[in-house]
Amino acid sequence: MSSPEEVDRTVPWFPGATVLGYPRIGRNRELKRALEAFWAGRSEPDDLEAALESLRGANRRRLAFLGLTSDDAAVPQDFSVYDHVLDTAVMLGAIPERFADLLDDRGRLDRTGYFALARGHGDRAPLELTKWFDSNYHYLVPEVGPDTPLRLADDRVVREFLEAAADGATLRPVVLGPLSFLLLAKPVAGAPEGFHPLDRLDDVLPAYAELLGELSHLGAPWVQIDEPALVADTWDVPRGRVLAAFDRVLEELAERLARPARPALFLTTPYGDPGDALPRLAASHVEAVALDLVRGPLPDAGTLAALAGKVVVAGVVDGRNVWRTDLERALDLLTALSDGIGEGARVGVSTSCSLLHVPLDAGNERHLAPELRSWLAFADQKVEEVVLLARGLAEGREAVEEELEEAAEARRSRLAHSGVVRDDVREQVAASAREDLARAPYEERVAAQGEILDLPVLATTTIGSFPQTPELRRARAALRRGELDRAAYEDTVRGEIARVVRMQEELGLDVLVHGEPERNDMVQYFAEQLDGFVVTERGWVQSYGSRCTRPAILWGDVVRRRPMTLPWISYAASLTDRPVKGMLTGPVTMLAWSFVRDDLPVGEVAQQLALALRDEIADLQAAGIRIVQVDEPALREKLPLRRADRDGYLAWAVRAFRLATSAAEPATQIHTHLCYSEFGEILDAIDQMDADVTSIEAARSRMEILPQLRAAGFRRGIGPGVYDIHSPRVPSTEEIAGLLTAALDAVPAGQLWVNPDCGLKTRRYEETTAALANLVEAARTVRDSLS
Ligand SMILES: Nc1nc2c(c(=O)[nH]1)N[C@@H](CNc1ccc(C(=O)N[C@@H](CCC(=O)N[C@@H](CCC(=O)N[C@@H](CCC(=O)O)C(=O)O)C(=O)O)C(=O)O)cc1)CN2
Ligand code: MET
Ligand SMILES: [Zn+2]
Repeated sequence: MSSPEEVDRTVPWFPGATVLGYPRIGRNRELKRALEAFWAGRSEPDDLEAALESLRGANRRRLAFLGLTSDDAAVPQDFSVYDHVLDTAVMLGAIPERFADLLDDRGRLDRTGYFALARGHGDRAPLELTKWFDSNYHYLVPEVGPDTPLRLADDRVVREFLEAAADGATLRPVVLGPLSFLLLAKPVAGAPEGFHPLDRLDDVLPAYAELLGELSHLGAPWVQIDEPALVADTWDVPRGRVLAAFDRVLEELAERLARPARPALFLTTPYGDPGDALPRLAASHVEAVALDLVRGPLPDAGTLAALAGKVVVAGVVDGRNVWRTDLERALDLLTALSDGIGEGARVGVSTSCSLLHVPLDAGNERHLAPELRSWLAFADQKVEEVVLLARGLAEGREAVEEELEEAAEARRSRLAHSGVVRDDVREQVAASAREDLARAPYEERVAAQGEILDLPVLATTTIGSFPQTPELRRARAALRRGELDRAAYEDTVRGEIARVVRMQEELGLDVLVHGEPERNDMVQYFAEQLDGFVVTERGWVQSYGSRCTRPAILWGDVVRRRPMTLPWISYAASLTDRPVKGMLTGPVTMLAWSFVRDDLPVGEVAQQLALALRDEIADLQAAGIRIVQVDEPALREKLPLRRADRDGYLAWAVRAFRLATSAAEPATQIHTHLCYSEFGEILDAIDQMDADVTSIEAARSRMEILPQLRAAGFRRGIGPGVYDIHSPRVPSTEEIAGLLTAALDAVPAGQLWVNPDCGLKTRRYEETTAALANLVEAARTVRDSLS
């Protein structure tokens, strides 16, 4: 500990403009290509490392080119090869016991070991993958127990700092803070009752202190510590304990360890409002604080005054959407912030969170209508906005007058566009608000459906998608490039549907699907066919590891132009006597996995989407399709991070589902599918959705949810997943039968469905057919044992 005389209380220079993080995938998805080539054995370890280093260099130079100064810590050092939470676990040496043999004699993991944690190794399961806050990014869940070794075990942060320094750049290392790391972790299997990873706080703090010491020694002026966990109040520990733990973090890392024994600290709380954590932060010894002013409010006068000694970095450019910033408003906010802090205020400008969640460059979108294109800001445009706002703040509004006017003009063009407000849509939504959305009583539906469908107990089905083969992707790419005409493409898709239907008949499944071969993505496919959306050509965003999506952009009122799925489903149904289940993506998931307009409450947008889906369901029903599934995998992910906001959200989310399915006759069976466990929080909402059958992810948690469902008195059909499709492993018949028997302890046979956890699109056919054969066999065995 430093003696008071030596402590440096001056705040070092902080750049006026920065971003909290930048996409890691590369402008041409270089990360995906490098990783997948390596995993497939098409490249050597050295090739992989060279590709990663070149990607880091390219990102750094790009940010400097866009105006972030590269010699004073304005550029964040936030690269990750697979996931930044995994990186933190590896940095702290929190390697689960089952991977212990992959550590070298110094207790370190090489690249193969790192990927083993991310993707599994032999029969060893990878870390669990789950959603990062309320986004579609997935992180790997660290496993921490009472005896997990915790220490500074890895020098990646130091190496990457030196790598950039050798190139003349001084970066700002970004680390996930100790509090968030432990709150995002889960207890190791077999941890004693009552143990929480947060119990290990005092064991991780020395590792962070050691890292800060090393970085200070190397001359890093600033380190960014992210504590997003502070904006949520839904952790399984009380808020009081979270705040007390935060006090410990501030005490140990900012106060007891003082400059120059550590770099200046920049503490961020992205994705919302840190609430009662902010006054503590203001009273602490950290030198800079980031505020998410997009989702959080301008702090009150007292808190602002308390922040006076620090650099306050204002997140006024939204890192979660793709709309150009209202620069006038942002400058007003910056001025209010600066005035509120008072004399000598030091205000920096930034994004509300990392730019991880947005695509790289709107300039890549050559096919977008120029007017629409002018409304957009992807990551690079957001960096430019931050730089511009910093100039406006430093030099006065006049200095950026021209740019403000241009941005205002783009906003005006957006508001005035004829697709933004469509009176017919608004009228339909208003009329639907007066509708009673209740379907016929469940008993009546069961009877009507039973007569038509004639299904056995423990009916078998799948969640919708079958493997997306390279041939299908190639055909779609060729169609896009104009090398394949639409008729030939549709022949390919029909061929695949016929193959998948035949395969399911041979496997002996009871309710068939068409396999979704025509879909590039379960959201994008629909967005391409609805007015109000545009899709991008190269707007890729990382979902997990090497997997990316191209979120669509919802800019106007939503109208279905024509049936979206009817021809494919009808074709599938024409090939078989068994029931074929129609397959749609629900309103909440359409919203959650797109970038959504910011000029209309999202709950209202959901009702517009629901009306479009209702028309599709009516068409399917009229064509004789007796079962329709409406997927809502994102229902849980979109749950607000604050408890107080949850009921309001669930009310419009449930209403949208009921509106979408309200055209279904009693005899039409409505299914829904949800993934990403932790259903406890939304059990009541699932009940209110009133689907006839709900399939959920359950294989990894071994049916944990079922007793809760029973306790809640859930009476309708339920399909707890019996096959973990996120792993290439093929479950045996005995294993599946075991899960079904366990399920029967909690659910009567008449209510139970048999299905995998989720769609099969990321699997290969070999695994799929073997696993489904076992699934059907297991259902038969258990069914026979019932009579
Ligand atoms: N939006 C969304 N979010 C979701 C899910 C989801 O299905 N959709 N599922 C959950 C898990 N997340 C996932 C996210 C992505 C992928 C995934 O497989 N992504 C693919 C891309 C899928 C896609 O858009 N495919 C397109 C385009 C594919 C492509 O890259 N084409 C090549 C050319 C084609 C070729 O020659 O192979 C190119 O553009 O360069 C298509 O099939 O048409 C990938 O990263 O590789 C899977 C799961 C949660 N969130
Ligand atoms: C992420 S949920 C996926 C549901 C979709 N119907 C599929 O089977 O792929
Ligand atoms: Zn799913």
